[in-house]
Amino acid sequence: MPRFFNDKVDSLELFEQLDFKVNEQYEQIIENLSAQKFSIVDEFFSSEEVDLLRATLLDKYEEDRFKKSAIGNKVNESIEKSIRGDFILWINEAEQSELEKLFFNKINDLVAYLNRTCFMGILHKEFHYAVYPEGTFYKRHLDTFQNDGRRKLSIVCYLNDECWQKSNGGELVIYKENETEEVIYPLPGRVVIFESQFLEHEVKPVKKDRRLSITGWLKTR
Ligand SMILES: O=C(O)CCC(=O)C(=O)O
Ligand SMILES: [Fe+2]
Repeated sequence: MPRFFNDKVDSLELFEQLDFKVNEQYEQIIENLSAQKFSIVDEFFSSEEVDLLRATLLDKYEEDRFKKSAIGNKVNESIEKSIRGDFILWINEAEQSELEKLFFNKINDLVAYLNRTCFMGILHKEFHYAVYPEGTFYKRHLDTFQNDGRRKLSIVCYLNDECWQKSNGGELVIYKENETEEVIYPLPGRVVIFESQFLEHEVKPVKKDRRLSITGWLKTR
């Protein structure tokens, strides 16, 4: 992407140019997204952060604040157990706890980088906690299958603990453009980012324990 300099560049813009620091992790995400429309990032969240986020999720879950997930979006929902069986709680941005702020600071930093370097035009986001109890799954789908074409990137952050085994199931399977499958285990600290409009995916049945995550979407106007 060529950068044009002219004498209209004011000192603030110039300062921003100089201030810009290349972030290797974000560059890797951008490279993956442009090559294959998804990126798997391990240790996006530290194990301390994952422990704290998991504890927060479980507190809210024990308080019975989660509800049966639905098909569609926030506005247009219908419950369909044969398609998905997880329980979710939307995170209200206006009432964030300190920890949720820390979570969103990390997400916002990535968004700012994407907007700045790739002109992605991300203006909104929505995130929810998710619990998949044993036996639940989410059948193959596209995240924009209903009326939300503004969803550009899907982000899933896994909050399982260190004891999570592959044999617990609950893999995320992404159907790549050549129809081969990418099988992704929901390991703690791992974040998966993919293009919501293009990649179908599914969550395989959880065979043991419960599968914990935060899922969200970065949206254009
Ligand atoms: O939890 C995952 O790995 C994916 C969840 C998902 O596909 C969704 O909530 O739309
Ligand atoms: Fe999805």
